[in-house]
Amino acid sequence: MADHEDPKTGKKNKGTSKEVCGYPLSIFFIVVNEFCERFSYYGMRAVLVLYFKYFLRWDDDLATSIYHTFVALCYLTPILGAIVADSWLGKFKTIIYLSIVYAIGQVAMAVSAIHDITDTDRDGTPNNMTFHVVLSMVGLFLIALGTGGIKPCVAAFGGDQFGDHQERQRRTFFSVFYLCINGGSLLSTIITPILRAQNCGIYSKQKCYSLAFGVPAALMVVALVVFIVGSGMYYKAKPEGNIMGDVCKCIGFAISNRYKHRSKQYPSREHWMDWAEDKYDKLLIAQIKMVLKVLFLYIPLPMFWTLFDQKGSRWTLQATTMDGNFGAIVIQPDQMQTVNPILILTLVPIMDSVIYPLIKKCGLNFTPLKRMTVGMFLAALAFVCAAVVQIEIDVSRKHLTYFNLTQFVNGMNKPVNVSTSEVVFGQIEKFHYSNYSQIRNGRATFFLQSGQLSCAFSRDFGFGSSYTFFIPSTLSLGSNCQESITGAEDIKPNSVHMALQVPQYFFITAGEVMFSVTGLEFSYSQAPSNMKAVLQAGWLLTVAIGNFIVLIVAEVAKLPKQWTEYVLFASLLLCVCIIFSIMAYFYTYIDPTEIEAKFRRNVGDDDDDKNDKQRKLEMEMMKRDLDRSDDEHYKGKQTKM
Ligand SMILES: C[C@H](N)C(=O)N[C@@H](CCCCN)C(=O)O
Repeated sequence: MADHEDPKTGKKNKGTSKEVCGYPLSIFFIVVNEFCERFSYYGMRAVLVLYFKYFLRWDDDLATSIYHTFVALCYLTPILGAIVADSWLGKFKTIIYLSIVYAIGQVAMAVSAIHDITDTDRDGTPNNMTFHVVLSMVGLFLIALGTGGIKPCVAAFGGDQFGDHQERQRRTFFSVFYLCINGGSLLSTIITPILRAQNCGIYSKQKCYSLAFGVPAALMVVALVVFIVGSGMYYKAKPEGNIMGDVCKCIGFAISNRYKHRSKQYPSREHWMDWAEDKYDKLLIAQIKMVLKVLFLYIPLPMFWTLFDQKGSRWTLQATTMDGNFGAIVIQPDQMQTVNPILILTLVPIMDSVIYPLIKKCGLNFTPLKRMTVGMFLAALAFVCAAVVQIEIDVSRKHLTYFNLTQFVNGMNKPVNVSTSEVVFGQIEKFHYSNYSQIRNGRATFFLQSGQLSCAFSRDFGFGSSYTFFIPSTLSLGSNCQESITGAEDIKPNSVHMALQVPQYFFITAGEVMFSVTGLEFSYSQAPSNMKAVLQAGWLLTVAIGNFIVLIVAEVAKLPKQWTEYVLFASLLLCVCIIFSIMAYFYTYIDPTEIEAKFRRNVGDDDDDKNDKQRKLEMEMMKRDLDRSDDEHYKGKQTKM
């Protein structure tokens, strides 16, 4: 579809999509697609660490490492997606193809979690674990490729649907887009843990990870279908060329040219990028300088994500050792992650409409970089809270599971069958005991059957408790099992309540609002018009590096106590926060549009009768605007930190 120019205003109106209340109808499909895709991603991610631990039977460290490797991959692939979209397929086709890859990955995960496939002896546990591990790793790789690849395309594709006369609507679209991300995440982190906690299976009942992965897979198919249905209405911009490649080539040329002219006989240039002037356009060089300034500022940022993304790993594992009984409802450990999107949906409007205006009213200039610094500080504080909670847990208990384990000792002179509505203990021979089996939290009823004898008894189970029940030799037809069967508490239930995790979730989410939401906006505002995607990819790369840092620190430090690891992460972020605040102090905000316009105007002046000397002088002045942070020319517009 071509751009249509409004004859009165001369502004571009993209596409022929119908408008509803001033919005192109096509964005409805993009917003629904994002909601379903984020549901799919966060739903799968919510139960992932528990799948590793309880289905694949990995230990906490391996589960955490693979979890963060996966998240890191998800944020490395946006670069790939951006390159493919910009230089080859265009955003529309890239989204379609990579969404198919993504959906296949989700289906592979769901299949990998069906224990019956390899449960040849039908005892409820897979017999060929290699099959499940390999299939789930292939699935995760495809998901990372898909979700990361489409990440830089979908939001930008949505932005493309608006014409120049729809600036206000485009801004609203981005807000709604962010709400959809968190709406999808909120719903899925409530639903998938509930599905996981169900028992399912053909031959034997086990926790239903296949359903918990299957529903996100279905949602990804829905996301793809919705996106395709909107196909006829989209404005599809042609690929603009590989801007990331051009940037790399230009930087490479500047470095090699500088090296070639290293001898003192060549006059030095104001900025090392100026060495690219012999071959590249001055505007491109100026734009790269703007990008490099921001990228330099990104160096400390990965540390924030190192802490932030541990919500899904260490914090979820921490919740498995806590009591999730909230009276009317019982919260699953992985459902605690729901607190994040709930707080996001409440905090973003509060910050925007109350806190920030209030700070402004007090005469304080709370600039984006100051907000990001405070965000980092809050994340460090969240980890101090996590450490305190961990100490509390360590003091109160000595085991590390949230399941209730139960075993029976048969004191009778004949075999007995024991079962609940969900778990079969099987036949226990005379004077023998059963294996431990997992029982749901809350009240469970056990059915005993031995020849003519048939009775039932019920008990309440707290999170993480373990019991041994004794079936007395005196049990006979007509006995009251509720009274006759006695139980010994091997391990006390978890006593530290999951509600204690709320403060750490509050601080990390308040940190996210200040850091992530502001950082995205900052990256967009400081990027030259044609390099916004480059900076977005750079921003997402900080998330990937942050997740690799979790692996490195956890591996190198190998701290025996979990709380000490939390304190270590908090201290590291605090140090990084101080370094970032110093770097931010020396950063000068720029207006890329204004700088670009000046360069363009100057090129236009070529046709005028301006003499070369004058033009050169102006060019030099603009370069200085970029190179020197204390430049007088922009002082009115620019603010420090
Ligand atoms: C759900 C979460 N609060 C959120 O808003 N996530 C965003 C940004 C993620 C940044 C790196 N973890 C999303 O796009 O999913």
